[in-house]
Amino acid sequence: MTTVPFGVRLAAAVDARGPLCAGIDPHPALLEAWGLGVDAAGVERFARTAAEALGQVCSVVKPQSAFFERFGSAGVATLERTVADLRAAGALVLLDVKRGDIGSTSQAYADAYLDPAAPLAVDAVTVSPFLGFGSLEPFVTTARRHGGGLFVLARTSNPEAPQVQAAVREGRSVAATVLDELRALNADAAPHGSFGAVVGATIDGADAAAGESLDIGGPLLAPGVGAQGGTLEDVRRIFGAAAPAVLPASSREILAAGPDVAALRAAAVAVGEPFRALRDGTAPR
Ligand SMILES: O=c1ccn([C@@H]2O[C@H](COP(=O)(O)O)[C@@H](O)[C@H]2O)c(=O)[nH]1
Repeated sequence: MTTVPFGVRLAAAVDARGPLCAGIDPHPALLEAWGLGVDAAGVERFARTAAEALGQVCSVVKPQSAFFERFGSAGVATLERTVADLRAAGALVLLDVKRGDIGSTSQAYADAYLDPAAPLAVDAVTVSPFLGFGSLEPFVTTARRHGGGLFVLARTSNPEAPQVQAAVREGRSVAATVLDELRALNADAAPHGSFGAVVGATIDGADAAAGESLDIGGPLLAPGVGAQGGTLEDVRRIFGAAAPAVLPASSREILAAGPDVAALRAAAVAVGEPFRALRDGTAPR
């Protein structure tokens, strides 16, 4: 059987449904706002309602693993069912789990998420390069083998990030080095490479501009839209010519519209539509 690379599958999904990556983050405050318990049963109801709403309209849905893991095996079982619901509805699943370790441990994590035979198999995962980009090699090899994708942290949306990510070594920032490595991984598959970068929709683009080309031949996940303050204008300013590669990511802003399925779906469409226009070059300036 031919394995279709993640980058190719993503491009087709974005053409069909637009670039929005909606998050499923069962925050305690959201569980309460939806009238649910802050417990495993509440997370089950929350996540599967969100999956029912978002799985049919979004190209990519990003469950945040931490909010499931905090309820132990019951939470992880819910995550498995949520992933299955989303994939059955036609969405690509990006599991936000920010893994990264060394050698055989990285391989075990890669197998856990990117081997289609694993209980928690997804289309792509977020990974951390801060043990050295080379430590991600097992993820890269496993993703290539199974047609999976990676989103590597480069310029994250949190205000503490520049302390590490903007640090300069041999004239290159850490983030620039990560982006260089991703460009090299995508070289044979650009513009539909399977190896993406995480670049927040909240960053100071001027800082990042110095030597950090966002033209990596693969997707750019831009979390921070909505609750963290990131806007369409920020995405235009930060990403410039690379805007067509951006997957704007938003969780709380959309989830706050629940628990009504139609309202959740409408919120995702309303948040996503201006970004689809930006990608297509039809957004008003
Ligand atoms: O740089 C990053 C990387 C990941 N995230 C994750 O995205 C969502 C954001 O949720 P909002 O409710 O839209 O703020 C969350 O799961 C983060 O862990 C990020 O925010 N920034």
